[in-house]
Amino acid sequence: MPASEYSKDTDRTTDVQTQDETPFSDIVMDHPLILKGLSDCGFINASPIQVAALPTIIAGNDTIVEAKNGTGKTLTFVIPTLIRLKLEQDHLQTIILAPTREIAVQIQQCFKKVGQHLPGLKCEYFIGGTPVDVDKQKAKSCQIAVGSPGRIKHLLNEHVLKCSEVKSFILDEVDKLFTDKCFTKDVRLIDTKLPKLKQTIVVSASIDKNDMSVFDEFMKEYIIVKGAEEDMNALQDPSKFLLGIQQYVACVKAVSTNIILLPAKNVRLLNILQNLPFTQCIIFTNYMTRVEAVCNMLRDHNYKADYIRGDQDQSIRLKLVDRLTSFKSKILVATDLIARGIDSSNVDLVINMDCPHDWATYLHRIGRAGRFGNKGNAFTILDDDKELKTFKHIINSIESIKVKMLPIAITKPILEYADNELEDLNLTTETEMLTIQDTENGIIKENENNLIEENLNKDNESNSIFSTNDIESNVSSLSEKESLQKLCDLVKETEKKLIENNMVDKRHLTDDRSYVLFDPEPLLDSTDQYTKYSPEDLLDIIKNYDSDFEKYEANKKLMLKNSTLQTVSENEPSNKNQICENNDLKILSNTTDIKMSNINTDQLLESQHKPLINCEDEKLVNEVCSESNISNESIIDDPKTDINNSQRLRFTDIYSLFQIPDFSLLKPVQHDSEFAHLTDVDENDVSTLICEKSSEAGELLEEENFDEEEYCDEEESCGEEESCGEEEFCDEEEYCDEEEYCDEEEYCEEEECCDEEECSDEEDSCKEECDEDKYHDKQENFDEKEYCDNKKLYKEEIDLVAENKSFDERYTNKNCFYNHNNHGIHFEKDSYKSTQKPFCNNIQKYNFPKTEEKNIEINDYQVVDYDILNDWYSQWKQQMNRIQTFVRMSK
Ligand SMILES: Nc1ncnc2c1ncn2[C@@H]1O[C@H](COP(=O)(O)OP(=O)(O)OP(=O)(O)O)[C@@H](O)[C@H]1O
Repeated sequence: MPASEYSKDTDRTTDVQTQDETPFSDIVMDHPLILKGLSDCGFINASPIQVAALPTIIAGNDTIVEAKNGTGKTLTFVIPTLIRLKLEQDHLQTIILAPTREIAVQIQQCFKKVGQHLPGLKCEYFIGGTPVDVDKQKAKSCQIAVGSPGRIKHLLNEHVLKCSEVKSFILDEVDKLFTDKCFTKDVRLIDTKLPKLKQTIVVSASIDKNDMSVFDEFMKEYIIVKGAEEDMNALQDPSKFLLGIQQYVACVKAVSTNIILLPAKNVRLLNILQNLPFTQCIIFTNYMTRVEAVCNMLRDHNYKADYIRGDQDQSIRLKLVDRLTSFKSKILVATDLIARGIDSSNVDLVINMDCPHDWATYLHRIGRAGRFGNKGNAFTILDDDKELKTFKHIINSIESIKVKMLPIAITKPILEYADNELEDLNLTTETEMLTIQDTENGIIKENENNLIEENLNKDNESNSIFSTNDIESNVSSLSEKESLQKLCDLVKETEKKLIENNMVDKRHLTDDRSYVLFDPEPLLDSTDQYTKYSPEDLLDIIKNYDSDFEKYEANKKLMLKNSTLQTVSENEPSNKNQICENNDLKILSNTTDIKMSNINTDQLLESQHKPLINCEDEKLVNEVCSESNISNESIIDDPKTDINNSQRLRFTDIYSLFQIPDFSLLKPVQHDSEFAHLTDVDENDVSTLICEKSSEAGELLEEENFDEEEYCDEEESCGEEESCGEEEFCDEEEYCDEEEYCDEEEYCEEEECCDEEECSDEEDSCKEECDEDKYHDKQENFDEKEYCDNKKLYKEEIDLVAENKSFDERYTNKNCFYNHNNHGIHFEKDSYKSTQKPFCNNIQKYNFPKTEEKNIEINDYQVVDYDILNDWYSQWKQQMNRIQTFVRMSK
C-alpha cells in the first residue's frame, strides 16, 4: 500500500468517505510519531472502515474486518500494531500472514512508511523464493514479521523466528488463506505454535458468511466490522462493489476450442483498449500459459505491456509489481497471482480475458481498479455460451450489481455510450450450470470434469456449441460445426491419451487447450525439451534406434536442402502483399514447421508449381463446383510459387496457425452480407474470422514468431536475466510455491511432496527430489504396450517413406477435397466473394474461388476457417506422435 494519492482528491466515491470527516488525529491522538507517519503518507482522514475498525482493534478485541476492495483495510491493522509495539524489545511481537508474497511485501512497505518515525522499528517480510539465509539474519531482531504461510512456518519450525512473545496474529485475505487447503494447514500449524493469549485479526473483502465457522477455531469471541454497514454514505448502496467501477461484459462467439477463442478475445481486447482512455490497466487471464501470449500480442500492437505469473523468479515478480505501482508499466498482463491485495492507485482499467473462477476472484480482480474511491472500468471478455453462463452465475451470487453488455461492434469511444444505449446483462441463467473450475485453486475436479464432459456430450447431441439461431439461419454453420466438433474430439482424444500415458507434464494440463495443441514441449518429458532437438538430432535419434535408417537419411538430405532453401528464401526480397495470389493449393505441410516434418522438398517445390489435383480430385472438385454453381477453373488454376511464405512458421507458436498480422483488424465474417461495413458484424456470426489486410501487417509475416529482441527487451524491463528462458520451468518455485495455487493448480502434487518448507531450506535438493520423483513416476508408468504401439507407428512411418508417400502428401490431397467441399457450402450461400485473397500462410493453400465479381475491396480480407484448423490439427497430431515416438525410443 503506497502513500495515498487520494487524500486531496475530492472526486472519490462515497464508500471511502465518512459523513463527517474523522481525522486520524482523533483516533491516534496519543501517538504523535505514528500520526506524523500517517500524515507524511497523505493519510489525514480515516475511511469508513478505518473509523469503524480502529477503535475495536486498538482496544485489543479479536476482530473480523470485512470491507470492499481498496477502502483502506491495511491501515486497520497496521496502525493498531504500531500502537501496540514495544519498540524497546527486539523480539517478535506480531505475525501477519498473506496468501501471496507480493501482498506480504506490500504490507511490510506500509508498516515501514507509516512507522517511519518510530525509532528502531523492525518489520521484515519473509517469503518463499528468496534465500532462507537472508531471512534467518532478518529474523534475529524482527518485531513484526509479515510473510507467506510456508516461509513463516518454516522459520518457526526452525526456531529462527521465536514466537513465545507474539501478541497479535493477523490474517490478511483470510478467505484465500482458508479456501486453500495447503494454506489452511500451515495457518493452523502456525497458530498452534503461538501463545494462546494473543489478539487475532482477520481481514478480507470477500468473506463468505457460510465459511465463518472456520474462525471459531482461532478466536473464541470476536467482533465483526463490516465496511458497508458502518459506512454512512454507502448505506444507500450497500453493494460489495466499489462504486466507482463501471462493469461491462464483452462477448465473443462460443467455440469449443481455445485456438479460435483466444484470437477472437484478443480482437475484443484490442478493440476495448483502442476505444477507452486509461492510465494503467491490468489484464487477467486464468492461464499461466496465456499471459505471455497476450502480452506479446499487445507489444506487437505497440502497447507497453509487462506480464507476471507464478513461475517467474521472485525478484522479477517483485520488480514487475513495483513497475506497476510506480507507474512504469502501462499494462500488466497477469494471472490471479495479483488479483488480490496489490494496490496501484493509477489502475483505472481491469480486463478479464476469461471468466473468473468465482465471485470473490471477480471482485478482487476488478477491485484492482478504483482504489480508494477512484473511478475505473472493468471488462470481462467471455464466450457467449458457457463462460457467459458461468459469469451470470457468479454475478447472481453477488448482491446489487450492475453489469452492462458491450455491443459486438464498438462504434464510438466506450465512454460516449449513454447508459440507456447499453443493455444491462440479462442475469437469467439456465438451471444447469457448469462450474468450470474449482473455486479453490482452479483444478478441474473429477466430478466437475465429468459434468463438463457430460455437458459437452449433450452439447454435441444438441448442437449447442452453436446457437439455434446460427443453425437455422446459416447453412454453412453445419459444416463448421462438424468441423469444429471433429477438431474438438481430436483434441480431447489426444489429451486423454497423453494423460493416460503420462506424456503430458501435469503443469500444462490446464483447460487452455491451445497450449496442448500448439506447443509440443509439454508433450515431451521435461528432460526431453523439444527445443534441444534439431531436425538433425531427431534423425540421429532415429538412426541410432533403427538400422533401417537409409530411408530417413534420404529425407534428412531433403530437409537440409529445405533449410537452405528457407535461408535463401528469407533473404530474398519478398512481395509481402502478394502472398497468396493464385496460390491456393499449397500442400498442407506448410502450416507446420517444415524442419520438423519429413516433407519431401522436391514434392513441396513441385506442389508449389503445379496443382495438386489428380484426376480423382478433379472429379470431386467438379462435383463441388457444380453443386456450388461456380467455375472450377480457379480451383485447378496453376498456382504460382510462393516459397517465401511457405516455410516461415514456427512449430510452437499458436499464432503461427493464423499468422494474423494485426489482431485489431480481425473481424467476424458476415455470411449473408457484404463485408463492406465491418461494424455491422452480426454477433452470431463470429464463427469464421476474417482479418483485414494492411501493408504494415504484411511485414509481420516476415517476422520469426520467436523474437529474440523482444525477449531481450523483456529481460531489460525486468532487469533480470532470469526473467526469460527455459529456467522458468526448472525453477523450484514451480514445485514449491505455496502461494500460487490459484494459477499453478497443476503443481499441487509436487507441492505436497515438496513444500516450501523443504524448498526454502534446501532448494536444490528439493528440486532434485521432485525431479527424481517425476522420473520414477515416468519409469513406473512406462507402458510396454505403448512402447510397442509407438514402435509400430514408427514402422508405419518408415513403410510410408518406403512407399514414397509422405504423410503430408497423403493428407494434402485429402484435405483439399475436404475443404473444397466445405467451402462449397459457403459458395452456395454466396457468402465469400470470389475475389478474397487469403492472406495467412496457413490459409493460402485453400482455394477461394475466383469469379469476375466486383468487390475489389474484399481482396483486403482474409478468411480463417475451422476446416483449416481441423486439417492442420490432424497433421500436427501425427507430427507429435512421430516426435514423441522418436524421443521415447531414444531413451
Ligand atoms: N485514510 C486514507 N486516506 C487516504 N488514502 C487511503 C486511506 N486509507 C487507505 N488509503 C489508500 O487507499 C488505497 C487502498 O488501501 P488498501 O490497500 O489498504 O485497501 P484494501 O481495502 O486493503 O484493498 P484490498 O482489499 O484490495 O487489498 C491505498 O493506496 C491507500 O494508500
